[in-house]
Amino acid sequence: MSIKFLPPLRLLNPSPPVTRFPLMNVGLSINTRRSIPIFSRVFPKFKYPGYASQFSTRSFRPGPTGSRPEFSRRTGSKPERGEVRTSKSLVEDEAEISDWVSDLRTSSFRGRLTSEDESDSDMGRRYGSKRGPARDRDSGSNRGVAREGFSTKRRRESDSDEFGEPTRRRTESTFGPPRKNRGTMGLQNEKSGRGERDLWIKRDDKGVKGERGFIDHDDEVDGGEGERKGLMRNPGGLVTGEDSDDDDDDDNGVFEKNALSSTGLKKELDRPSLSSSSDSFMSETRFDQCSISPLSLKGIKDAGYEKMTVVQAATLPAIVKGKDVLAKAKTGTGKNCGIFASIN
Ligand SMILES: Nc1ncnc2c1ncn2[C@@H]1O[C@H](COP(=O)(O)OP(=O)(O)OP(=O)(O)O)[C@@H](O)[C@H]1O
Repeated sequence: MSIKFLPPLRLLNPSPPVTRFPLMNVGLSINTRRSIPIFSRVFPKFKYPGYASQFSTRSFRPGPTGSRPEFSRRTGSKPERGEVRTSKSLVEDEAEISDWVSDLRTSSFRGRLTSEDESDSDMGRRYGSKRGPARDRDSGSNRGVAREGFSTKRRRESDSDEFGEPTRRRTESTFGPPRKNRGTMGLQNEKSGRGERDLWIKRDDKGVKGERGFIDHDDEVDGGEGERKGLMRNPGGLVTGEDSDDDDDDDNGVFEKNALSSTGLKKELDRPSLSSSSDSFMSETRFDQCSISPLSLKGIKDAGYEKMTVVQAATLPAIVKGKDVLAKAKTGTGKNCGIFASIN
C-alpha cells in the first residue's frame, strides 16, 4: 500500500521518502514537474523575487538522450541547445527549499529578539548575502556559521540579562537608586570609606542573590527603625502621634465634657487627679476613693487594679450614683471594666 503525501508537505520535508528510489538520483521525477508550479502557486507574491523567478523561469526539458532530463535557466547566458548542463536533482531542490524555509524562520525569530538599536547594516552583514537572488548555492556551509552567530548573539543577550548592564539598569529603575543614609548599610559604607554606590554595584555584580540581600536588609532596617520609633513614642502600646486619629481624641474630650456637664459632674473631669501625661490613659484616682461596694473593691484589688483609667474616673462616680452615662473612649482604655466595677 503506497502512502501519498501532499505536494506542499513533500516540499517542506527535508528527506522525503521518494529519494530512496535510485531513479531520483539522476533527477527524473514526475513530482519535480508538479512541485515547481505548486511552489509558485503557494507563494504567488513571493517576498524574495529571486527565488520566485528562479523557479518560475526554470524549465524542464529532456536532455539529448531523452532519458536524462536536465534543468536549464532562461536567464543569464543561454546554453546551446542540447548542451548538457549541470544536472540538479530533486534532492538538491528540496534541500534548498528547506534551507530557505529554515532561514525564513530564523530571520523572523531573530527579528523579534533583535533590539532596535541594532543597525540595518549589521543585519545586512549577517543575512543580506543570503536573501538576494544571487545567493550562493553552497551557502549551506555559511549557514552553519550564520546560525552559530545567531545562537551566540542570543546567548550573549541572555547572559547580559542575567548579569550584565541591563540588569543593573532594570534593578535601579525598579528599586530606585540607592538613597543617601537610607539605612544602617549606607552608614556603614560611608564609615568604611566606600561609597554606597560602590557597594550597590558590587553586590549587583554578584548576582540576584546579593542584590536581594541588600534590599531585604535595607527594608528590614527601615521597618525596625519605624517600629522602634513607634514604641518610643508610645510605650504603652497606644496609638499616638502621627498614627493616631487626633479627631477621635478631640471628640472624646468634647463628648466627655458635654456628658459630664449635662449630668452635673463637670467637677469630676476638672479634677487634678487626672494624669498629667497625655500619653497615658491612667488617672491618679484610686478605686477606693469612689463609693464602690466592698465586694467590688475586693474583686478589683484581686484583679490587680489600683487606679482608675481616665474614662473610669470620669464615669464611675456618676454610674455609682445611678446616673445614665454615655462615654466614648479609645479601645482598651477600661470601659468594660469600669462598667463591671460599678456593679454593687
Ligand atoms: N483601672 C485599670 N487598671 C489597670 N488595668 C485596667 C484598668 N481597667 C482596665 N484595665 C485593663 O485594660 C484592658 C482593657 O480593658 P477593657 O476591655 O475594659 O477596655 P475597653 O475600653 O472596654 O476595650 P474595648 O473598647 O476594646 O472594649 C484590660 O486588659 C483590663 O484588664
